[in-house]
Amino acid sequence: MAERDGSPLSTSSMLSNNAVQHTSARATSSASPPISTPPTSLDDGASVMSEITKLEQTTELYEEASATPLADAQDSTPLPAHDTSNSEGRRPSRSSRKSVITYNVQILAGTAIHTPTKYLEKHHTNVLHGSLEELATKSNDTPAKKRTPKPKVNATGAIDSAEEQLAAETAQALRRRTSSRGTDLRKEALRNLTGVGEAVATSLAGGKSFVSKGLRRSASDSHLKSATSSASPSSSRRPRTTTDTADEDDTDATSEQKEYLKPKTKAWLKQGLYVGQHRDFDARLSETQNRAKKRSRMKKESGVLPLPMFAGGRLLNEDPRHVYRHFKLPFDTYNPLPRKVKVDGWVKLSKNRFIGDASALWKRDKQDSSQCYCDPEDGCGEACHNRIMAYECDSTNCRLTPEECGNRPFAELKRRGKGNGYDYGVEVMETEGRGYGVRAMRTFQPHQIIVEYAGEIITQSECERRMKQIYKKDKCYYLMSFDNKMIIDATRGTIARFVNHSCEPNCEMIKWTFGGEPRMALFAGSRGVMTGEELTYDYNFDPFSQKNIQECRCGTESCRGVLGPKPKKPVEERSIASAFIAGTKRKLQDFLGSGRARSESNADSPKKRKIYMGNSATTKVKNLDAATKAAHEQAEVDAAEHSRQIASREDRALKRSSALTASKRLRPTIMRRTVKGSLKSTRTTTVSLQRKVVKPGALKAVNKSARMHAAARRINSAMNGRKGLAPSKRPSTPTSDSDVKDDDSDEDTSPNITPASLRSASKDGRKRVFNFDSDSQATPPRLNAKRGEATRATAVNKIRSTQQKLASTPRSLHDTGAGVKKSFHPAQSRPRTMRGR
Ligand SMILES: C[S@@+](CC[C@H](N)C(=O)[O-])C[C@H]1O[C@@H](n2cnc3c(N)ncnc32)[C@H](O)[C@@H]1O
Repeated sequence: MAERDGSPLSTSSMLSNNAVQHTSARATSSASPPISTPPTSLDDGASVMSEITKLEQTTELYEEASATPLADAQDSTPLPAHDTSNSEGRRPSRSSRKSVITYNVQILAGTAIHTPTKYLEKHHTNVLHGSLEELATKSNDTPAKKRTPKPKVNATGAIDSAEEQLAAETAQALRRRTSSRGTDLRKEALRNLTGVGEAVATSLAGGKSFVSKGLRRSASDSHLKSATSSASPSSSRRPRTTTDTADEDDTDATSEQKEYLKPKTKAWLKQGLYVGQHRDFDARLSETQNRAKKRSRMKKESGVLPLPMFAGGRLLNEDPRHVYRHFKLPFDTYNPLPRKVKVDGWVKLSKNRFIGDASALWKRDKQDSSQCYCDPEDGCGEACHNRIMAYECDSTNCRLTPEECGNRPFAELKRRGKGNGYDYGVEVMETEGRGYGVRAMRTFQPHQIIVEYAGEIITQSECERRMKQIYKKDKCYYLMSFDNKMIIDATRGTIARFVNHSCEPNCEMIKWTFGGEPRMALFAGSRGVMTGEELTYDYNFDPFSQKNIQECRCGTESCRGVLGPKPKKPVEERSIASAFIAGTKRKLQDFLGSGRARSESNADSPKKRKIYMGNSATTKVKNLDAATKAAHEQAEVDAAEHSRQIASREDRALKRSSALTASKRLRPTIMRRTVKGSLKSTRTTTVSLQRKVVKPGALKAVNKSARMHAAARRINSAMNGRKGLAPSKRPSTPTSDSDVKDDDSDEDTSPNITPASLRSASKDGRKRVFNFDSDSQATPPRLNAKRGEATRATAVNKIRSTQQKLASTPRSLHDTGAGVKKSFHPAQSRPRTMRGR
């Protein structure tokens, strides 16, 4: 019925889909080359044909259909013209069936299953741009691949892009196909064709924006196409046209898509399955929890080197049982990376700067110099004269080369300052309750220089002004006593200003002379300094007034509780002169009959009391006598010890109140024995001398004063009628009634003293060993009143002259090492300053 239409196209349009397909399939199968497998369905038939073959067939069929007369078509069964077997009533051969006028819409539309995209593109181009005849011809002539691009007008560019879009969409549709894809695909292809046709029409109507959109869309649809026009396949196929210029306007928009277009690669593909997980990733926790854990740990970890605990939290003990033990570092480690602490308001100075009148008032002591004669072997070590005098060696005062000489601390400091932070070796830190502090970033040998204390050198009046006006409300002071009655104010100064006080310090602040100029510097103490230790020295702080006293928070065992002056050194550490004086004093006490020596000897070896055995009355009386005697002795010893303690307490109080002065005072509590065994006190004049010798020659002065002192005591004791002179030297006992008793003595206690006896006493008194046992003295000494008066007057005169001499002894004896010249000012004259050594 359909074949009766004259037009092949109308004929074909009247064919039902199935019929067309079926016919096509038969035709196809008859024309297919031997390599093809027999089709089991329409789709399969299509699948086995190569695209070129299909197109050839289509063209052939189309031509045949056009050429077939209508008469032939009137038969219900088409009779192929060239098939002779038909006349014999047999079933027409396959080749005869081939003459059926039909074509495959799928193939024409390029939506045939498994058709490669490249052919589809070509096919669509043909469909869009010409009739089916042209399509068939072109398809036969040239493969799409080899076609050379032709320059086209703008509209052609738009069509191109539309074609590309269509191709991509069709390919996508093909990929999405299901088992019922035949029908769906066809519908889709037809829809696409219609859609594209409309799109082209719209674009031709003048939509430049559409072209751009189309280009963009086509670019975004395919990852294979580059976003840039130069890289796009369409542009590579054709030369640049005016459309391209227009396209460049949209470069921005395209570049925006670059990011989007970039193919995303999964990090784990490159970096492994556990990428992004830190070493302690806990699989039981969520990602977020793990991240939070990591963050908290990162704060604590130091970033220098991974500590060995990461290599193994626990270690095997070396013992055979293989007991695990926790890893422990053998010593404290310190992270020496500099951690910069920023201090507000600190103006850094690297050397001293004179302020105001200080420069004019500064006097340089020309005499002040030192020279050493060390050998290269000694290397200016401990015995170097310059070192002892706290002078820096240089070419003028030392004959060694800088390499040989070991006494050039400031030169070393200068060298270290040019190096890195670790050479310099100190950094500011924050402390608890003491503000900033300084800690070591390296080790320092004992007595090695650490840092100079430099700042503004000001006069005392300027210091007072600053205290009243500028530092009135401050809690931290950076004032240090210096040379020439000047003060270093390190409010602007070196890092040494941050060094805190400690009652058990590890450093010392020492004045050193460098190139003839005094300098203050912090030196390591005798223990040296370890890396990470906080640097401290004893401020020997002078708070100036009670209200300025600050609490000390050094936290050491021997903390004094306040920032105050250094305590006096204990007796063992006193100078030779102090020891000498103490020794003399002790001897004097012995000489005077103090119970100390005795009590000590008694305490060490108590006298054993003899006990008589037996029950007789005589034995009991004897034992009672012995017990009474022992009790007496014990009472004596106790009383003497008590009085000694009181005396020494008074002595200390006196020393405190009148330091460095010789003073006379009465000691009412030195006990002596009466003949009868009762205890009596005598007033003894003693001279208290508290002195620490510093200067050469001072010792001589002290010796002299001590000798005078001893003489005075001997006279005094002789005057007071001390018993103890040997019987051979003892003066004869006066018998006159006119004898006058001494003020200080009781009736029996004063010895008779003659000038001769005095002389001999003063000469020999020191050597004597006195026996204080009352029983050994048969006759109590008595004092001749007149002679006693005269003798006393003489003795008093002597004592007075001795005191005057002592008072005139030089006072410049400070608590510094003997022989080392130190000249710090008296603390009382300055407000709240720290003092060096
Ligand atoms: C020379 S500054 C030391 C640096 C000071 N910590 C700072 O933050 O600038 C002296 C001041 O530090 C404080 N200081 C130093 N050592 C101290 C200690 N052991 N106890 C309490 N305060 C101390 C006192 O306030 C003192 O006046």
